Amino acid sequence: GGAAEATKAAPAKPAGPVEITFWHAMGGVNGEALASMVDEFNKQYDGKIKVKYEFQGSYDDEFAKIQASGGNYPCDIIQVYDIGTRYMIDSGWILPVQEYVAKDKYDISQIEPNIAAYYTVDNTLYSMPFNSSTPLLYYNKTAFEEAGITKVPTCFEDIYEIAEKLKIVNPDGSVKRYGYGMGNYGWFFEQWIGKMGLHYVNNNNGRGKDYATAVEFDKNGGGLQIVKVWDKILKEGISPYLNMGNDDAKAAFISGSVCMIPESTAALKSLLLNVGDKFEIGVAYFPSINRNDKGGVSVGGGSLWMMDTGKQERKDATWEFLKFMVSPEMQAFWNAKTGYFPVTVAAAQTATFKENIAKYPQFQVAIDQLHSSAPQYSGALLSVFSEARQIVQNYIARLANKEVDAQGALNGMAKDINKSIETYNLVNY
Ligand SMILES: O=P(O)(O)OC[C@H](O)CO
Repeated sequence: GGAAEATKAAPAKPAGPVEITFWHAMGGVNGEALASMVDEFNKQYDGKIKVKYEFQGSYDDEFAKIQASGGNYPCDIIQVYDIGTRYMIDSGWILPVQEYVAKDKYDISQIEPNIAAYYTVDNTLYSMPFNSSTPLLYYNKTAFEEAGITKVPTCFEDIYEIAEKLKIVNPDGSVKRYGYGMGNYGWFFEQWIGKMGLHYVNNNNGRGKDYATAVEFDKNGGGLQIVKVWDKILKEGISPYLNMGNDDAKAAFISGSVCMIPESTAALKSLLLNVGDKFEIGVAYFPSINRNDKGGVSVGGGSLWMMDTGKQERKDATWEFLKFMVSPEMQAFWNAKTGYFPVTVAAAQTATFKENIAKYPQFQVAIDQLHSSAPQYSGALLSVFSEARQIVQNYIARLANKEVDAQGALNGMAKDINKSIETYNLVNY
């Protein structure tokens, strides 16, 4: 009969679609946008590939899980934050996407050069850029206008001056509204080093011939200046309380009790949605520590890594998925729904992008800032970067608690991070 014959004649195909698992760390609005992109992929590849996405919590949580997996491949694709790059390369668990770029003759010039530069090590593109960000300064434009402030701050001197004008103190001395607020977030520390044109670690910021063996921010003067700014903000009551988390700072901004916050481009859409018409959101470049700092911001956010599972079919399917996620249409959608850059240059030509930017010019500021930052500020590579960020935050917290002074905090950071680099290098290199 026909059916039996057809079965016999059919090539040895798998029974169903190739299933691959995608670990990600996007919550809230950004998580919803990501989910709908994956759903769209699954629809287009119906019967051929099925991507199962699994939210793993924060970047830190997710990263700790993949570290703990010890190469057991719990997923085919993993989204990892910027600072996990060196670790992922060292792990031996991943396949550089460069292999597929070459095999598929994929035109890499489609990716924003600054963004590709971050994930390119030894002329090899290791992961697929996907959710790229930089830090910005968000401000309450309505409050600025009401206070007659027309200047947009570009450095901390400006911030101090403007914050003072925006601060409202109740008759009992308590503060009703702060001009500025800042979460204890090590990412900002990293970014300010770059903004000063300095390096976080030695050996060309970990991008030289040799691996980083120590931090450099304690020797180049950059770290101390940053810690001193943090210290001043605390001592002079410029920010509500120093040891608040980044999410607390965002909540305070949304409520109107803080008028300016540094935060990622990744928060743009969710801030716009949360603030609604309570006030107008202004967006400016990430402020520099000193007025004349001549550096740039570096690419933050995350990228997508292909795990080297040894399963050819699943790796091929992963590559199809990666290409889809960075296609111009998908990146325009992703940008408009989140605030992350479109990592693909051609996304700017899509109607989705053009309509969004016409409606919300704030999205353009982030893109301009990225373009005005040279790839040389593409940020440090450090195996223990995740731990290093935590150490920086620990000492900022201790500074807030007055357990250490600025110099003490800086010395502590450098000492603890150097120790952890040393231990890692001994074991791994
Ligand atoms: O909040 P994101 O995604 O912009 O990421 C910020 C930092 O780069 C994470 O390390």
